[in-house]
Amino acid sequence: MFATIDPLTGGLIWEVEGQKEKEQKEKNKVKYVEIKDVNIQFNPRPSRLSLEEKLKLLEPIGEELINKDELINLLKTKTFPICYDGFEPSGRMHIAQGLLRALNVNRLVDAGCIFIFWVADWFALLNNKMGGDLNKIKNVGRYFIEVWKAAGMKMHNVKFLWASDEINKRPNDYWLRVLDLARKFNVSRIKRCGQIMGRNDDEQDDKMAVAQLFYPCMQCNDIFFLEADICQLGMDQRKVNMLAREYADKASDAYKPIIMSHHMMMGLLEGQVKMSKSDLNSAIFMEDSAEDVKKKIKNAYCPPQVIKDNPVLDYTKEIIFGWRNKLLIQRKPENGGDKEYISYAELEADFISGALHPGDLKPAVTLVLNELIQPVRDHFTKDPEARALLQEIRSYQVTK
Ligand SMILES: N[C@@H](Cc1ccc(O)cc1)C(=O)O
Repeated sequence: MFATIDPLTGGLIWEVEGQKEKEQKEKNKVKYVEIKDVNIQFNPRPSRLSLEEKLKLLEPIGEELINKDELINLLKTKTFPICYDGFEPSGRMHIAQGLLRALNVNRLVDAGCIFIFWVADWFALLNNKMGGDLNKIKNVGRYFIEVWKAAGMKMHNVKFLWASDEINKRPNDYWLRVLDLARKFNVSRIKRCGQIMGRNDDEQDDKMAVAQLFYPCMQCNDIFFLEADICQLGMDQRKVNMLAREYADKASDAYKPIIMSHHMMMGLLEGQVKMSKSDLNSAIFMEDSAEDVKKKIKNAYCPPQVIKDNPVLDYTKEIIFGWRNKLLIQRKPENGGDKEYISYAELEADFISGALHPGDLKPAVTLVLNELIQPVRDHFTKDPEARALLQEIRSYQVTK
């Protein structure tokens, strides 16, 4: 028998807890796994590149850039421009978030930027992730950081800030502007940001939680709170970044951030416009085995000579030629023999003409993807802390 305090009356409530319930409770307890603070590696280095070289390096990141003149001006005037991206820690990490994110961070770091990762733990809570369990959310956040570290992200210019910590350190700075944002925009404008939380804009009011109105106001405020010069988030987050620029027209103490939105990588199967954690068939995960990757690429949509909406070409362009400057296609002599491509354009031209067949491209892509993921697999096998963390988050059995 045990007692808890009734929050309403303050009286004691007596309950009987059986052995089974006790065991279940013990099982559900979220473990805190000790991990070294990754921010100790933070030791910013300026870039030695010229303005032209920096622009060339950054060009492939932005599917949309608002705008180029402002970016040029920033790179000319600031040694360490501040870029930011935020993420809700939940579920598993796919290669778009793992490999493409790391690649783009490295490009920005090489151009002298400081990259702030906003670990959006409170946002995940607002958005009902991980059953609303903040401890689980935090562990998933720590897992994501471990993945990026192992994937080769250049941590010397990268800082991880936890929303829950930073907001509590400077609550006035944070909340006053959130309130101001809430005063300056109407409900329909905020509702138009639904996509940033993975929601439809046309959700009915009685189906919508008030949290869905809080969230965009908070995310918009993050930009100013972190003093970000560049919002370097995915295309799916562009609406709230545009809101920040609109806000700058309304508030005298706000500036217009530069928006550099990266491409959303396609899902594996036909018609999947974006790789999504909630659609397990659409994604290659950073914890997939070499065999899984092989199977997934083998089954991926990749009709001969068709480049439109072809995910295998998308990965080749964005990831393979991003991380490597060449790709070797190994073929039997009767199929044309081996060929090494040193640019994506050259490979695409051969694919269109039919000189390069999907059956030969797929194994080459599989090989490189597996090479890129292998250090992550090794880290989670060899490092005891990382291994314990992975075991812990696997116990949540999350699919989303
Ligand atoms: N909305 C982002 C997470 C995020 C939260 C707050 C931010 O300031 C930025 C990004 C997502 O869905 O992943």
